Parts: sequence; C-alpha cells; structure tokens
Amino acid sequence: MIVLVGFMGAGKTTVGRLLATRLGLPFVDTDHVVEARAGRPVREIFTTDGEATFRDLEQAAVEEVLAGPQAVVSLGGGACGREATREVLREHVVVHLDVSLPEVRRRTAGDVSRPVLRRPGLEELHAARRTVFHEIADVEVPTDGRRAEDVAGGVFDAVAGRLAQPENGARDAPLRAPGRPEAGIPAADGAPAGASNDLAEDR
Ligand SMILES: Nc1ncnc2c1ncn2[C@@H]1O[C@H](COP(=O)(O)OP(=O)(O)O)[C@@H](O)[C@H]1O
Ligand SMILES: O=C(O)C1=C[C@@H](OP(=O)(O)O)[C@@H](O)[C@H](O)C1
Ligand SMILES: [Mg+2]
Repeated sequence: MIVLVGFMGAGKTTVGRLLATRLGLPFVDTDHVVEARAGRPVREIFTTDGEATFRDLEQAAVEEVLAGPQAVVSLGGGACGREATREVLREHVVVHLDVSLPEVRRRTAGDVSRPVLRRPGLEELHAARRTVFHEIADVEVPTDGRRAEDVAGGVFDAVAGRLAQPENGARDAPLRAPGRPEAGIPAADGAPAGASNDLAEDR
C-alpha cells in the first residue's frame, strides 16, 4: 500500500486521488470509510460522540483498509497519533506530505469540517505531529506553494522507485492492480462504501 500522511490541509485526500489515477490503483480515504460506517460526517462524530470515539473508528478503518486490496490510502491528519496505527504502517510505503502551518491556514480558511483546526495550541500540535510524520515516513514531499498535480507527480516519482526495489518485501507490490479491483469496502448494509471518489465530501 501507498499511504499518505500529513497534517490537515496537506493535501492527502486531493493528492491521494490524483496519485491513484496515475498509478491505476483504487483510492481510499480512511475519513470516508469512517463516515460511511458511522453514517455521519466526521465533524458530527466529534460533536456527538467525542474525539475518542472518532479515533477508535479511525483506527479500525485504517487497519481494515490496510489489510485489503492494493490501493493508495489517505489517512486523516490525526491517525498517526496512535501507536497501534504507527505499528501497522511499518508494512507499507508511508509518504509524508509536508505542509507549513501558514499554508494550512491559507488552504483551510473558512473550513468548518475539521474540528481540530479550531482548537487552541495548533502550532504545538503541528510541530509535534510533524516530528511523528518525519519519523514514520519512507518518503517526504514538500507541498507549500506547489500545485496538487505537481505534488502527486513528485510522489509518483518517489514511490515508483521504491516499489521497484525487490528488497522492500511488502513494498514490492505491483503498481497496477489487476483489473482495477473494486475499492469499496462493504458497509454494514453490504453496499460498497468509503472508497474511491464520490461517496463523501473531501476534508
Ligand atoms: N498542493 C496544494 N496547493 C493548494 N491547495 C491545495 C493543495 N492540495 C490540496 N489543496 C487544497 O487544500 C484543501 C485541503 O486539501 P485536502 O486534500 O482535503 O487535505 P487533507 O486531506 O490533507 O486534509 C482543499 O481545499 C484542497 O483543494
Ligand atoms: O488532524 C486531525 O485530527 C483530523 C484530520 C481530518 O482529516 P484530514 O487530515 O484529511 O483533514 C479528520 O480526520 C478529522 O477532522 C481529524
Ligand atoms: Mg483528507
């Protein structure tokens, strides 16, 4: 799996989708999986159930998606806060989309879908998470001042090289999934959910 991590607004959802198209792989965003499972938007889960419940749902979604078919997977910006999630990520190609806090603020001005953005201490959170992303990433790609298409191109160049290296073991996966398999993850009612491009709003 190719897994995109990074702070809110880094472009994980946007770039992940572009990268998946370039690689001919399905795209899955774990926030979309959580929303499909819960039947509610992320911000509502935060409001009604609290962050801990969201993090439990998120961790379960990450584990499920990473055990599934080959894909480009974008995580939510806080998913790597859990040790269990960082552990699972060791088996995959982890790409950190790096973004400065001023750029985050520019990209998310007026955004109401990300409750964590409105909390105090955002600078400290950004710095602390950036350290974690740096530690767990196989590849780091700067995004400030770059178009999402160019960032996707940079990631493509970096991961294509890594996936081609035979000594990478679990990373030695085919770039193109045979027949472009359905990325949909069965929802509770059996309908495909949480995958690809059109089941949830980006955040
Ligand atoms: N490289 C980029 N340059 C400028 N804006 C971007 C870039 N990547 C994403 N965006 C915009 O920033 C916002 C957040 O992008 P998103 O992909 O949802 O980030 P994330 O999933 O990391 O939170 C969206 O409005 C998106 O269009
Ligand atoms: O950083 C965070 O704690 C969060 C990031 C969001 O995803 P994006 O990083 O895709 O915005 C989403 O999972 C939720 O609002 C919490
Ligand atoms: Mg996102």
